[in-house]
Amino acid sequence: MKIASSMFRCAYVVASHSALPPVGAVGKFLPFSKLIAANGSVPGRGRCCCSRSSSPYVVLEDRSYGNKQVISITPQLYDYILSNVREPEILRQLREETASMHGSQMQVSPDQAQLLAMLVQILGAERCIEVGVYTGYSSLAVALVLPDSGCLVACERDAKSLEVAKKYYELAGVSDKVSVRHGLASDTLHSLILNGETCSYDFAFVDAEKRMNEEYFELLLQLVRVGGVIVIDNVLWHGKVADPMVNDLKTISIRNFNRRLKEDDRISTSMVPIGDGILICRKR
Ligand SMILES: C[S@@+](CC[C@H](N)C(=O)[O-])C[C@H]1O[C@@H](n2cnc3c(N)ncnc32)[C@H](O)[C@@H]1O
Repeated sequence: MKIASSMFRCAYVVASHSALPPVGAVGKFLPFSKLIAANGSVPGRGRCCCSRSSSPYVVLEDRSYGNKQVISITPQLYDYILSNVREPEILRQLREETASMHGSQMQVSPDQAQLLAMLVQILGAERCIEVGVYTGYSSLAVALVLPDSGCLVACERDAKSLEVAKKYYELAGVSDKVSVRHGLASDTLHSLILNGETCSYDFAFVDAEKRMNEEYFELLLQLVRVGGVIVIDNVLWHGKVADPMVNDLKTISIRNFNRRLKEDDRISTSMVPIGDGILICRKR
């Protein structure tokens, strides 16, 4: 159950867009060595400030929020959060095997995986979809909490990482619950719709090509039932969405997607600053 939290030291806040990771980096964390400032402030901009440079909170300057203090996660605080995650042993093994693989920064963090599993349990979900499996960390976290009658459609285009995921589904004894779909996720989602499976899913998690989010979301909205939940990952995109100086295509697309979903009457939403930010959408 114990997490080697030092492996997860990360830079959570950066001081300027010039310190951000390269455009196209899809990582969940920045290495600790790239930490620029963990004080929650973006110099010269914004409505937030921090009372002390190393304080783990920011104070909203906008008086209409009543000087509200909100938490800003420092590396020390994030270590503490990780030390409080109950990570199943099989997930720990998968995480450690993935750590040496190309793209390992893509996998969701243990605290994120725990939240996904919690949402699935709160929903009493039986039928789930994941778009973007990689080596299977988030999908295994979901599959582990599904009932025996449950199923997870796991969409991934990369055969090599899918082999690792399948190995761990077997080791964890959940392979009967996981329907692995190798190929483009949009093709799989279209085929589920053509197969008459609209409104039959309880939960979906989207964590693949960010510029395809709009399409995945529209297809998944057809596939989940009323009251079902779609979770989108990386909606804060290393903070770049909030920085008007950053205008690469991926950032713009995530920013526009977030704005559109805020105005979408078909869902209720909650943006949660966990990992790289998730958007929880409940179908009305
Ligand atoms: C961020 S990773 C997923 C991480 C995973 N959720 C986890 O926690 O380990 C994104 C994955 O989406 C896959 N992907 C990207 N575009 C895709 C597409 N069009 N169809 C299927 N999979 C895709 C990539 O191959 C990659 O493995």
